[in-house]
Amino acid sequence: MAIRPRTLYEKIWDDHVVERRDDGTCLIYIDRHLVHEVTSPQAFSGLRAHGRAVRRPDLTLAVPDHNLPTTKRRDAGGNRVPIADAESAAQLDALERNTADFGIDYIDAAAPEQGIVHVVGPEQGFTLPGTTLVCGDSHTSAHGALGALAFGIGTSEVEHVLATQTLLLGQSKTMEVRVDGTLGFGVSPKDVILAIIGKIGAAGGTGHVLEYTGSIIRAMSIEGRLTIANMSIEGGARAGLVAPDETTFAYLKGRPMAPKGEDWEQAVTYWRTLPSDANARYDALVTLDATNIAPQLTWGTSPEDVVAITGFVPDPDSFADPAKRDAARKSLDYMGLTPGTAMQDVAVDYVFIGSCTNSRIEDLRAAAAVANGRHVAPGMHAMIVPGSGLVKRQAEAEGLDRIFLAAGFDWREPGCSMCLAMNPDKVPPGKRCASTSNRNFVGRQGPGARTHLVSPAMAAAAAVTGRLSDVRDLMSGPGGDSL
Ligand SMILES: CC(C)[C@H](C(=O)O)[C@@H](O)C(=O)O
Ligand code: SF4
Repeated sequence: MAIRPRTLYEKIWDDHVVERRDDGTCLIYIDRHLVHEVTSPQAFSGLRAHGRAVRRPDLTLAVPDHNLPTTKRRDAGGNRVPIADAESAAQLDALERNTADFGIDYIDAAAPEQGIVHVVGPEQGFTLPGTTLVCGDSHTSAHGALGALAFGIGTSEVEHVLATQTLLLGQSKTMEVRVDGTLGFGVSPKDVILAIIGKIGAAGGTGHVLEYTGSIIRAMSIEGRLTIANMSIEGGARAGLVAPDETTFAYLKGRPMAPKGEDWEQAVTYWRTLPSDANARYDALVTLDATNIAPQLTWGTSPEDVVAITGFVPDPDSFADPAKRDAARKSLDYMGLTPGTAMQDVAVDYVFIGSCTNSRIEDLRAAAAVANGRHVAPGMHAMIVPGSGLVKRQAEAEGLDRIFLAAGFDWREPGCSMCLAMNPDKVPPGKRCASTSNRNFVGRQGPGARTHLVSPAMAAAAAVTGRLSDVRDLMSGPGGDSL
């Protein structure tokens, strides 16, 4: 019998079906469950109320990230610094208590491995190709960079996975997102994913699992692939996948939670079977030739509001769709922007380099290359928030912290920080921030805060010039240095 060619998504799905229901939904086995403080308290309360245990605490890993201040976690005497905000403190205490009571591995706030849940998973080798991985968090899509079928779930599903290690799911459609060409100087994975979302729209991937393919994705590091897969959700998709390859295996080998010895060999043998078959069918195809794209950024309050740094604030009347026209008008009003303004003429007050999109070592290196020998513009507040304690330590070993500090950047402890206003790091009302995060929604970085999504190099360029700037102008040409 001929075997039907299958996509990576279909292979992972088929390998995890516990039971097929008559209505077409399937009970899917979940291999990995990441937990953070915001979406787990009610799930644990539910378990307690029903007298249930966690079925596989060994497949569950918890780490606090959203509510943690990014200031020092221990005082000079080595004692944990208490958290001032009562609600955050309660949520963090609850995570610590719940993980202790249910026997779940917990990376505490002051541990060297602490970090944003989506940075920690890959870094620890908890995230593996071919696994199903969930977390009560929409940016779980990031883990798809390693070839894991990874997606965000709600709190009641968190409880379901804790109790049963399964989820009842409907199968998604598949969309191939093929990125070919060569990336120009100063153009990064963040620019690629912004360009993709600009093209398909914030709802473009609805009902689909994306698979990123093409020469640019193949040539990209795991860090870059994580940036791309992370924002799949901003294109409306449930998840985003990159087929595992030699880059993936090299990244994972030797990570603390990755398989070892004979188990490693067996795992790699299986992982090699996962890439989509040559003639597998996707339900949709999107292509992007990245050869001539300029660094990208957002002008509005949706991640689809994308423009090149060489471009201009759009005129709402230029949109054919009346709903989009209306939304653009509201966005520009909130963002305090006038149609026709050159993006590079827009002054910036804050810069945030961090978040699960862009807080890994390569992101910090790219920002440091721009910061090196320059200084943050007068009146600018620019902060760098490494994605994990391990990223922070590596950056310090490479001397990046000294570059940032000499340039006047604030060098912080790991966490979600200014990506969302759930901790003390906020952008004040009416202030404008160039941010390497993934959401530019109204109020996202604080009530009234204005966000422009950019790459780490572009964020650093904004920090040193005081306005949205084309990093290519700063880094090339006479007297320029390379990225
Ligand atoms: C707080 C959490 C549930 C939320 C998410 O689901 O993504 C946050 O991480 C975000 O980025 O908006
Ligand atoms: S860094 Fe931002 S996007 Fe990522 S998990 Fe934290 S809040 Fe969500």
